Amino acid sequence: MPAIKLTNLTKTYANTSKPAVNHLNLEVNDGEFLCLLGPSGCGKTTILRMIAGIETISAGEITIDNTPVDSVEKGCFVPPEQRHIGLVFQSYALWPHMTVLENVSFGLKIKKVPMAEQQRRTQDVMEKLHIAQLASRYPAQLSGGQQQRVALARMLVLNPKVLLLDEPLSNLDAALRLEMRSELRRIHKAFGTTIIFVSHDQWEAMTLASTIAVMSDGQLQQVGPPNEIYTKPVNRFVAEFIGNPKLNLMPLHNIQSPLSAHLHQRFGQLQNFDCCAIRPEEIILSTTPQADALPMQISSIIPTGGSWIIELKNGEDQLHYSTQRHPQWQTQEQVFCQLPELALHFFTPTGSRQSLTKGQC
Ligand SMILES: Nc1ncnc2c1ncn2[C@@H]1O[C@H](COP(=O)(O)OP(=O)(O)OP(=O)(O)O)[C@@H](O)[C@H]1O
Repeated sequence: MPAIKLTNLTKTYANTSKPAVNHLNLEVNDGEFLCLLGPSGCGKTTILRMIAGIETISAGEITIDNTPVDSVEKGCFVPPEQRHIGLVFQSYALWPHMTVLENVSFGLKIKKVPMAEQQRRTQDVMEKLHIAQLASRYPAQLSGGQQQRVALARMLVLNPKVLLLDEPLSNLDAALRLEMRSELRRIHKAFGTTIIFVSHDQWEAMTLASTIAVMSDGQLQQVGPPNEIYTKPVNRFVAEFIGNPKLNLMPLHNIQSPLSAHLHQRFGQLQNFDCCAIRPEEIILSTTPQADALPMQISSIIPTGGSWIIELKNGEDQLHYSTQRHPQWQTQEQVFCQLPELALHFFTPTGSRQSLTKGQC
């Protein structure tokens, strides 16, 4: 049974004509850590706000544990406080005049939970988040990462069925972000909470989530485990959005292009396809000619700290190759470039990825 089910979910804000979220269907299973990933303005926050109940829906339905909480057809709307959902925003304002302990226990106090239980639950969650030793401090006396953990504790103490996190790490510096990522993974393991996490940082999504839902322009593009999204993108948008350095795109119908000629020579008629792509780490480079290898010249070698990006040129064609091994080549040197068939992605003019012979991958 999915913890959350979104069916044909649509949101069109007042005074706008284009839906911010458009006929979205998504199931989030109990205990899943799902990341909504997509460029700015694609509708990620709007989805979280609708699940939390702080934004109404325009069409479709949201169910939590099989119970509709917002449905246009059924005319029902469950208010946010009855949805048992915790929402942590990018700016996680803590109560500045309350200590950490008071901040964390505040929600239980409001709910009139008996004092002994309040104390037990507050202590338990503070220990799990490693902030028990900070109990008597005020927010101004905490680091960004510690404040972040207090904000999470404040939500987790209420035992939410679902935790919604809207870019909660975006205010942190790189080192803290890394620390908080492992913290979030640990929290997810310790509490088993269903988490929906919004990010536009693909690296964050790939390293944290058990499932990624890629969005573009209010529409869901693909849902799956991170590795599947990376290796089997359903379309060109997903393929290009995921991956750093970016996917190499090779035009197939440019008579000036040696790459295009090379691919036609190997694969014959490619009139159904618009372009072909390969990830930078999938290219095989060698200094000696190989079967099915294309000569290219190294135009630059860029160290990126622990890995290298090598720019390759042949006429107007350009490819990026990436490696974690110290490159043995020099700039201007000629190398031979193999593009393994299994690593190639072929895209139709509408952008969907298809195999050469068997239709949709
Ligand atoms: N209250 C509102 N009224 C009208 N339009 C809105 C409102 N809130 C958001 N939008 C529009 O809806 C679209 C989706 O916005 P949303 O904030 O959900 O995107 P997002 O993917 O979370 O973006 P970001 O990554 O920048 O936070 C955008 O075009 C935005 O301008």
